[in-house]
Amino acid sequence: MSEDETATPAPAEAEDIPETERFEGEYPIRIRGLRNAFGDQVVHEDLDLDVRRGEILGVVGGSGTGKSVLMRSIIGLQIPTEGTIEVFGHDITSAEPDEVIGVRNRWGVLFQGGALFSTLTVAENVQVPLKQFYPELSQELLDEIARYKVVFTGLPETATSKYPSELSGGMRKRAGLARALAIDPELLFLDEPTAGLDPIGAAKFDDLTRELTNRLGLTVFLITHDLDTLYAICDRVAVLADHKVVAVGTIPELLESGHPWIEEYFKGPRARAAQSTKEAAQAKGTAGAGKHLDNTDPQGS
Ligand SMILES: Nc1ncnc2c1ncn2[C@@H]1O[C@H](COP(=O)(O)OP(=O)(O)OP(=O)(O)O)[C@@H](O)[C@H]1O
Repeated sequence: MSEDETATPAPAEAEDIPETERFEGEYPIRIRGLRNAFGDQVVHEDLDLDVRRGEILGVVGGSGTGKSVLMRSIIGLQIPTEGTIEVFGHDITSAEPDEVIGVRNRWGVLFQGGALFSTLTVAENVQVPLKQFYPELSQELLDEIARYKVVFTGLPETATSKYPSELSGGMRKRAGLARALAIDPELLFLDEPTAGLDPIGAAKFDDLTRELTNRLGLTVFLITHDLDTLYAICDRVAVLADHKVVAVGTIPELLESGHPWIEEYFKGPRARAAQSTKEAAQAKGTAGAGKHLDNTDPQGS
């Protein structure tokens, strides 16, 4: 287990989970010449992207530009028509099934809306990937790990026995995050994690993402429409337009690209408001500046 010592103490037997060697290369994800199409509709054409180890990469683009399809391609749920996608150095588009499993157990995914199984409790949801990849774990250990992950994402321990329908939207996101972190991934995919949250809940979730990323040494691929999230926690941002990644960099770097969508998106009134929020937070040394916050969320905000 890789959580640092300041976190809730890890379950005693958790070291029973076999360790995989951590990826030490510079780019956990490398995509070259990606093409995705549905019939005549081309979504991606000649798309290249490198994701750096340890960064939070925000992925933005207009509606329908293929952000979710890109994420699904990387995690093997969408077979591209052309191109290569290397994850931890393995080309998952041509890898043998065994090789793919060895890569899949090193990432976690928070789908839009949390995508929890409604008939399972939070603890049982968190245990789904554990049972899938580590079927040898005892029920006692599964319960302990689930409890640990739930508390780690700022939920009260009592949430473990609740069903998704008994949770607020913010709590469901945290439960989804607990499940995404269940197998101690190195790579985390977040698809619009703050969608549907009120601004306070969204800011808390951003801070939680930043804090966990720092603590666990994660690399994060984060699809979002939320300008506050981009300004507050993303190290770089990749912009999808015209079927490809038209620019990737820090927000000031993107602003130099001159691409019309980027100009409109990052120079509009909402972007200015997001930047002011970030500057105010930095001045106070609090939320949105990636500093430590109390992320516990008993109210589910
Ligand atoms: N399984 C599918 N079959 C056919 N078309 C699909 C499929 N999945 C996605 N598409 C199409 O691919 C395009 C890109 O979809 P995608 O969901 O990746 O967009 P997005 O950038 O994530 O959009 P949004 O920001 O609105 O969530 C859309 O036009 C969508 O209708």
